[in-house]
Amino acid sequence: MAKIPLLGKTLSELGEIVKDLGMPKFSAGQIAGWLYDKKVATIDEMTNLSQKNRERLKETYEVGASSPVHEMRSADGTVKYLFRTPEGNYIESVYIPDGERATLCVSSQVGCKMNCMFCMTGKQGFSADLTAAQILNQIYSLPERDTLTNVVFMGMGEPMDNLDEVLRALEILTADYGYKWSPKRITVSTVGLRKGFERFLRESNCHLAVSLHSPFPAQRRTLMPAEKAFSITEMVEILHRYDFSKQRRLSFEYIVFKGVNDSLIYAKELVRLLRGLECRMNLIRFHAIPGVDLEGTDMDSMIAFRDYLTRHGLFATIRASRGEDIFAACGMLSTARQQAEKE
Ligand SMILES: C[S@@+](CC[C@H](N)C(=O)[O-])C[C@H]1O[C@@H](n2cnc3c(N)ncnc32)[C@H](O)[C@@H]1O
Ligand code: SF4
Repeated sequence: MAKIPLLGKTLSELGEIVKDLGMPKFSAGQIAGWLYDKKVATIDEMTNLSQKNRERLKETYEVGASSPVHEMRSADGTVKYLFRTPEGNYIESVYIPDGERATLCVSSQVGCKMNCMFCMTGKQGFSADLTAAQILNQIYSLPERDTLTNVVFMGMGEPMDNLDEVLRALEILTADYGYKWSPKRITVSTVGLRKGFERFLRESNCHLAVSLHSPFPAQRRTLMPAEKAFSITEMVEILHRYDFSKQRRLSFEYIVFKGVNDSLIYAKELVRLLRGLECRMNLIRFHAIPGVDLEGTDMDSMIAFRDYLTRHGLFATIRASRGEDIFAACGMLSTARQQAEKE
């Protein structure tokens, strides 16, 4: 029978495990230390547990870490890793070094249910939720794990659609018994789901990025079907009730599509919609995907758009596009691998 991973277990869950196995209560903290501080690969390395207890633990559990099965390196230093889950699904993580910073973009699901028009993962459809173990493994088993400064949930999947597991991973990354990271190092990106949105705001202190892409609900619905169930106007109303002026940051993601959402009326409406919110706007270049009739706007228009927003009180930046030579648009590598296996 397949063993259960210890990776991804919170301290209280480890407490239950050691209790069930008749091990001393304090072993939960010891196991957490071996996992999240020393990052061991096997239970045998947990040498302050007695030999008997290690054997007992090994009957049912394993550390559960697994290295990436494939990687693609970009000329700009970006590396895209492909991990295989025990069920045989493929997920992507993208490592993005940038001067002093090194950011990992992690996946929260295999595929996605949200079906955004411009997204390769959306086209792939939904296959499975990732467990906290599989989310954390992307960080745990990353070859560059010791250089990581930031994590963004901007890989495959919609984090709010798998919130229990995402919150479990966030707890482990930020807890004293876990990675001890400041929540300021972590950003969760979402299209916004009614179920989950406020829970995330209440239960986590990590930064929030909202994928906006159009300030007009009718148009946003055509780009992002999730708008039908939970409108951006309602989301903005809710966001006004939370404080983003201190440690926690709120940002909006906006892919600038040529002739679709890049003219002055869009910029004006964005300023109106977000007035009074402490936030910033990230303008994103569109990574073209096969079979989709959308095009990214040119750089001059993007700069003009950015400058209008910033002049009118909405601080905006243009996100550098990384790894274009390695299919960095999310979902492309795993889709290619799945296709290859089918052929
Ligand atoms: C892949 S999503 C994952 C997180 C979450 N599901 C969301 O949509 O915010 C991360 C970001 O990538 C953006 N994105 C998706 N497809 C893209 C593409 N083809 N080009 C540029 N950005 C894209 C999304 O809009 C979102 O802001
Ligand atoms: S953009 Fe995000 S929510 Fe939309 S399909 Fe892609 S992963 Fe899912």
